[in-house]
Amino acid sequence: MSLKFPLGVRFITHSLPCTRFPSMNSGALIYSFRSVPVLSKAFPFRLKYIGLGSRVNFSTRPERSQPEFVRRSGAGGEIRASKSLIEDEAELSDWVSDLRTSSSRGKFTSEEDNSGPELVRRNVVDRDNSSRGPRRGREGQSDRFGGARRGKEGEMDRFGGSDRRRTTSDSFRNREGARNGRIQGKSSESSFRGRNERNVDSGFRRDRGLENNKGLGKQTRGLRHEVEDSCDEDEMRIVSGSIDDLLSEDSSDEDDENDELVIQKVGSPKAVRTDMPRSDHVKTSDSYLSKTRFDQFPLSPLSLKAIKDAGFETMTVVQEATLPIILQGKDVLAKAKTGTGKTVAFLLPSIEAVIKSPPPSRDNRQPPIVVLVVCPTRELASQAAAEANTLLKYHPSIGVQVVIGGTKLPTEQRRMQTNPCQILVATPGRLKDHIENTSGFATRLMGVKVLVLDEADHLLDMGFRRDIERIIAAVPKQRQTFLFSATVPEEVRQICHVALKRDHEFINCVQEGTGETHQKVTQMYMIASLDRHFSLLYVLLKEHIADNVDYKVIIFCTTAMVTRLVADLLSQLSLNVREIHSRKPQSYRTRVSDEFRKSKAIILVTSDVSARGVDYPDVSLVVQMGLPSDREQYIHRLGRTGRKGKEGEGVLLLAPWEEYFMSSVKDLPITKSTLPPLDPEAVKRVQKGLSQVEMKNKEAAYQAWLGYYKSQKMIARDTTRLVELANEFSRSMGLDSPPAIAKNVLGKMGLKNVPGLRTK
Ligand SMILES: Nc1ncnc2c1ncn2[C@@H]1O[C@H](COP(=O)(O)OP(=O)(O)OP(=O)(O)O)[C@@H](O)[C@H]1O
Repeated sequence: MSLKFPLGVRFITHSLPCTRFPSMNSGALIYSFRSVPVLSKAFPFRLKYIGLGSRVNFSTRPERSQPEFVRRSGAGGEIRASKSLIEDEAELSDWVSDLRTSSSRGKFTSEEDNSGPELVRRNVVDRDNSSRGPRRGREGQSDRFGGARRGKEGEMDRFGGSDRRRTTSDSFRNREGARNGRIQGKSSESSFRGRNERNVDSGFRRDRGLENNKGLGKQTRGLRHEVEDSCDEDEMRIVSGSIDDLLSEDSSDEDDENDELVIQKVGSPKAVRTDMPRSDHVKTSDSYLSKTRFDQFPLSPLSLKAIKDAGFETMTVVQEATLPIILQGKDVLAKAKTGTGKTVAFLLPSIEAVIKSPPPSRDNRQPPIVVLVVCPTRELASQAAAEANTLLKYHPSIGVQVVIGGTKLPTEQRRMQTNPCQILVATPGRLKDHIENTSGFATRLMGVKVLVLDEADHLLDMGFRRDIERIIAAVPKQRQTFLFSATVPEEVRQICHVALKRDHEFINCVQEGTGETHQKVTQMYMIASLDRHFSLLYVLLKEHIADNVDYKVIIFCTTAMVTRLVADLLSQLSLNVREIHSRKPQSYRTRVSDEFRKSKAIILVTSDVSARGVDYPDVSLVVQMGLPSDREQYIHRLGRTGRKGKEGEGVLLLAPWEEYFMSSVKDLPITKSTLPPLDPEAVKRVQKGLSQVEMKNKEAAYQAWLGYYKSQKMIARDTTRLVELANEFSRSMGLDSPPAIAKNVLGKMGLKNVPGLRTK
């Protein structure tokens, strides 16, 4: 399929910053977009077989065939099929409206990437270096993509050396033998084809304009107009469909009144600007890091000092790619794998915007907000604010504040009054609350010069769109906007004009078709009947713990209540477990999150509130139990491991009737694993553990489970079957008969009179 870009496509030498500044330009080549089909035809699959383990060796000469970032302006390109959530939108919207009406303070919950340019770079270099002596020792990784080439050696090499950690996948993978690996490899390869044309051959590609708005109507239909709640991530539970969570009262709004979210800074102010960077084509390494130094850009020396203190030596690939464009004043949509430093990528230039703004007068107790960062979850917002404060260490006159759900609005109002800030990090629902209810807030927003949507695809998805539109309407049109995410589905690209100027740049640091997940993260999936899931989880964890002294595991569950159930069970099994989900008070969530960040030998069971953006270091294993809400969510969840170029493992545990999900991630290197043998002793222990879990938690988990799967179109279309499956889940919890559900709840779920349900 040839490419259609409305305007030009640029092929630029790999060292992006140099190409953006005339003084540095060492000969970037700009080709007509007409070249693209030709190049695409000539080298359609060039990257496919090239390994990650190769030495990176960039020529300083521009090379047309060296792919780098894929960058476009405006929209264009083919549109992927909309995901099922979008298709479910109208139906869900009705259902949720209904729920909202009768449950006035209902609670809503929702609830993962990995190597782009680095892949491209490695691949290019691999090609360049194929005859230049020894390759660095990770050939095994590349073999994972090589279908039949993958095998023992590749697997062993992946973790190289005798001191490597034994992995869960060492224990379980390929029990079905090499056949699986081959099949997987093959399907991965074939799925790379066709999808890749856009990225493979372009060094740096851009297209302008947003001509194609197809699908927009569908996208905007059924927005979450009924949400006035401040618990943002819970709002997305609408999409997940956890009826139980929807109907429950949130306790978390009431606590945390005294949480101090304003972060202190030290040092002296005064920003000094440096000159534009000089041309410096340094060879890059094969990591998520580039070789470009921060001081090659015109950043405040005080920011540079803070960066040094933070231990950041060179820029990550996404930082290197986006910073020069942003500093030129452009709007940017950036896609880069998880854990590759996107937060710093948008914060650094945002801080520059504050520095450039006139300082607020001393008597102005309500200075304008210059930078507004919107994040989908409270954890992420707090984390982004903490990162901002790291960068602002030597800018004491620049204040950062966080407004998120889980605190009383008046408390936040007071805090904002006493601690003026120029940078505000917020979750959408709470931000909207302030726009509507905090006096003077709307005026302060009129000072916004930079708007950032972190996890942009999620924020622009149906769950948040209405709030985002409201927020966008509240900030000036004359502003710079940055949209960042590890995943940018085509349907989101089609609607990003909601926030971005038409001439925005799309900077894609993920080489399409090489997968959006990190190559160092081993991915497996297991298919097992529901009645074996808890035992399998236990066995899996036991093996992982036995093999990894410093294990740090995250288990993702479908809903908050299922999360609670799994956490309860694992504590009964004497594992070192913590839980985070939307039904926990914010203070608890913050405390547990901090503890998990700092700890080793610990397991976190969580709903999707931890799926995106949260930066826990050294997570060794991510387990996903049950159907992820979509492909993107799978990637973001998985992205909690393998951050900053580290290794990690991911296991997706599905029931046979959930296996259809695998077609949506078939381009990712996920291997089907056979099931580990279930030791009868372990099964017995799990059964005993389940019998000790409180009945009310099982009831809540059952109802939530039913609600979640009711929102999954493929499963919910046969409601009788859905109930049968829910009852299977009930039995898996050790219940003889399924818990009874209130009639009105069943009515709202659209499950009235479905055989197999018990009502109360
Ligand atoms: N230039 C750098 N050098 C080293 N570490 C960095 C650099 N920039 C950011 N980091 C660190 O990398 C880690 C991951 O960054 P961050 O959380 O921003 O990733 P992300 O790309 O936003 O991931 P996700 O998609 O999961 O949100 C953080 O601990 C951050 O402090």
